Amino acid sequence: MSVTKSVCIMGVTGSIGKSTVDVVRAHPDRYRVDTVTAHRNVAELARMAIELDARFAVIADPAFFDDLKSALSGTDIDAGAGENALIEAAERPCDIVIAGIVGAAGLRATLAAIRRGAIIGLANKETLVCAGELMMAEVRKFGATIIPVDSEHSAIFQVLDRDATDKVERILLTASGGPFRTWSMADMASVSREQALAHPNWSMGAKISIDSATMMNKGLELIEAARLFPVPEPQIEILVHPQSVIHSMVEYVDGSVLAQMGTPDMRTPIAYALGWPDRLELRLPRLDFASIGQFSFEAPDTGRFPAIRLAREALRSGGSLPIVLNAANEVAVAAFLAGRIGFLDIAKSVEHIMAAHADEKLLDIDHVFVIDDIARRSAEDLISQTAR
Ligand SMILES: NC(=O)C1=CN([C@@H]2O[C@H](COP(=O)(O)OP(=O)(O)OC[C@H]3O[C@@H](n4cnc5c(N)ncnc54)[C@H](OP(=O)(O)O)[C@@H]3O)[C@@H](O)[C@H]2O)C=CC1
Ligand SMILES: CC(=O)[C@@H](O)[C@H](O)COP(=O)(O)O
Ligand SMILES: [Mn+2]
Repeated sequence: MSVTKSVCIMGVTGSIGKSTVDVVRAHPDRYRVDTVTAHRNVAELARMAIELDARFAVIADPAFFDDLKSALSGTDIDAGAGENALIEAAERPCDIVIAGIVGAAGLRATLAAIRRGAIIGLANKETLVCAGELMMAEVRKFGATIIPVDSEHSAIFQVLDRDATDKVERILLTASGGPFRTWSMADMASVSREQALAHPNWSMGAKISIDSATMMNKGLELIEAARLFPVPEPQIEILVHPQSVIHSMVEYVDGSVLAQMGTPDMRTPIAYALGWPDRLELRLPRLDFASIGQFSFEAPDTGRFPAIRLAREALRSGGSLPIVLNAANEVAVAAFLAGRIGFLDIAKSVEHIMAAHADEKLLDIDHVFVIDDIARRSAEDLISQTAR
């Protein structure tokens, strides 16, 4: 007989959050949602908290606290607001925390969960990009467990022999190539927000969809993989696989290549993280290899997609540059989504802000926030000067 586990879903109103709710709902005997959080979508947060019979609901933007309290009045769900309440949510003794906040905004809460030794299903890759080494040191210190939710990292986690990481020759991190995989620079210069949001295979939140279109997502994932797995950076290769069926592969010294495959549906890696070390039954459509017909592969084009090159440079710096890459990218993606800059300006802005930064050795988490803040302000200034 299985024991019911309590779940904290950070970012419940988002794409990862909603997929997590779907998986939890498919296993009501095994999971109970204790805590849910969102940023500003207070109506949806309250609706989901009530429907899931949660104990604690947190809205990150304190301006919505009164709205949350009134939406939850008459229930016995506690309401919280602001950064401290997010941390309180992460510190509750839930059996598993799904880190589904987007951006570096998720860092403090994820760190709070790590410091209570939690099991964390980590989707929020930006936190590992910004503070991965410091976070992994805290993971070791506090005995926390990180199960990657990002599809590629879940794949690698599933096929990596953790007792023989010295026998790994390469990690092959697969990329769809995004909606503009075959487009010229001239055509990419004038793409619309809607075109950039239309990922060919995955249904995701806006920020990661734009990251996939610039291929910055793969750059962030390269850094994420280097933080999560003890495999040196030159041995992590990016491979374009437009079908998004092979979610990544690990090649060993004997030439064997182990791949994890599945339909492009985030409920599969989320279920893996929730169920780990067990596997949950998930009644989703299965891969139909005969109708897929063919898999194809290409080398990434870092000329048209410079974000991959920038991320590798940032990773190689060994210090603060990944924080700058991430912060400038978050600001530039928001500016593109707001119609302030063009699509190609996203990577150009990141490159410009990175070039102006002298890499520093990271001292502690507060240092991460200082660099993040400076980089965001520089990116804002740059975009304000160049905005169309
Ligand atoms: N979507 C996907 O399939 C995948 C996502 N990921 C990663 O997972 C993370 C979440 O992505 P996704 O679900 O697509 O994103 P969404 O934009 O769909 O959802 C983001 C969630 O985070 C909340 N949020 C946003 N800003 C803040 C903030 N400043 N403080 C607290 N909460 C905040 C949002 O609340 P509100 O609704 O109120 O704005 C929402 O609940 C990202 O790091 C992404 O890279 C990784 C692999 C796949
Ligand atoms: C579902 C997931 O994990 C995304 O990160 C996905 O990988 C995005 O697709 P790209 O390969 O186009 O970046
Ligand atoms: Mn991914």
